[in-house]
Amino acid sequence: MPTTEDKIKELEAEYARTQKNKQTEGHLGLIKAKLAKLRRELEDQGSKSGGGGGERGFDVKKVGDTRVGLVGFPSVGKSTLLTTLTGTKSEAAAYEFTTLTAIPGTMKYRGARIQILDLPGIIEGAATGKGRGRQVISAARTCDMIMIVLDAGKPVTHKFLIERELDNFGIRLNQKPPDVKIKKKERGGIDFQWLCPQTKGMNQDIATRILKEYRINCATVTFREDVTHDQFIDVCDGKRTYIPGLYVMNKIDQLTIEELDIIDEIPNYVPISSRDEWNIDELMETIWQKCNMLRVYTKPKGQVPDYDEPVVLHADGPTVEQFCNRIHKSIMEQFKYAWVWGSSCRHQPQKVGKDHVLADEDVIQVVKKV
Ligand SMILES: Nc1nc2c(ncn2[C@@H]2O[C@H](COP(=O)(O)OP(=O)(O)OP(=O)(O)O)[C@@H](O)[C@H]2O)c(=O)[nH]1
Ligand SMILES: [K+]
Ligand SMILES: [Mg+2]
Repeated sequence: MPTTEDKIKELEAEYARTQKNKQTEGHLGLIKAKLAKLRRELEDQGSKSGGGGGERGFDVKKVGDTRVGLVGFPSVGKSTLLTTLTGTKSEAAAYEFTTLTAIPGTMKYRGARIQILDLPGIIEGAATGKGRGRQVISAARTCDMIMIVLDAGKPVTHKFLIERELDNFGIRLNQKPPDVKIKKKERGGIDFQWLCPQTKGMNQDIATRILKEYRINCATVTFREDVTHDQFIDVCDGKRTYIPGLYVMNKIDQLTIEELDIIDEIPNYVPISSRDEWNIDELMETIWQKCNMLRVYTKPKGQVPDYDEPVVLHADGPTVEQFCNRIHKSIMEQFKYAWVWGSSCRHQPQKVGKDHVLADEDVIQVVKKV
């Protein structure tokens, strides 16, 4: 019997040899849906108890305010970078696969503790089970941000290869979940609500076929965004992980000035030398921004704010409620209102409710019910 891996290979080959045009669009969409389903099967097999050979993530406790994973081909300098950023020693050497497990370190920046996870190198085909790839990808999924580490001396295509490995296993870098909702129902077939013109090949026919592939036969499907087949498949799958990603171009000490100038122009790229510690400050600042972090200082009643120990949040527009939950789950039960000082307020201080959106360096004092 063909294994899931065999079926994936076969479909990938069929996809590759099918001409891409308007007539074949629907067929291609369906192949993609089938592929996505098989990859999901592989993933689910891998995450089941034991995973038949330790294919779950590495067992590293999540500590600190946020977690950043280092992903890349072997010997691009991930371990050297971990040591540079955190001071934690992770063995680095000129041979491939020096690192065999996840090594955590903590980088302190602006009062935040950022856990950096050094991971084994991955190779092409990692997602379909080569090397420790599946385990590395499982670990990457637990991160709040992924740093793709590239070797400046290697072809730029490596970037796409790594992205494809992550993508094949459901990790979407720098993307937002598509604004398409599938509401399943008991009977009545599929109703479509097209609230946005579709220009990327999505239509009722192909959408229905993709839904069938996922055994969704009765549902209301609402499109609020112009989406591709792939994005719609992601919605059907329902278990994609959307993570911010940052590209780090390491070993720039080996480039010429002219080559450096070119790299400097590419958005989302931070050129560094982890060996010679070049441009590490910019990298730290970019990590901070990519993680979408902000600091909130607490102020006990009648005392000055505690500026040494900010509460660090990473979310788009975090609310007072999210702040409270970050400190302790029980706080919201006693929450009455809060005083907030800072740029999120019109008055200093301002009395706010739990839905107030906080800004970087706000000061907050929570008033509890008596
Ligand atoms: N020239 C130069 N060499 C570097 C730099 N960073 C790392 N290296 C060298 O590259 C080699 C590999 O470094 P590692 O840190 O072991 O790379 P890795 O990505 O952790 O490798 P694996 O764990 O095997 O996947 C070592 O010989 C490092 O000294 C750099 O910025 N410049
Ligand atoms: K190495
Ligand atoms: Mg290493």
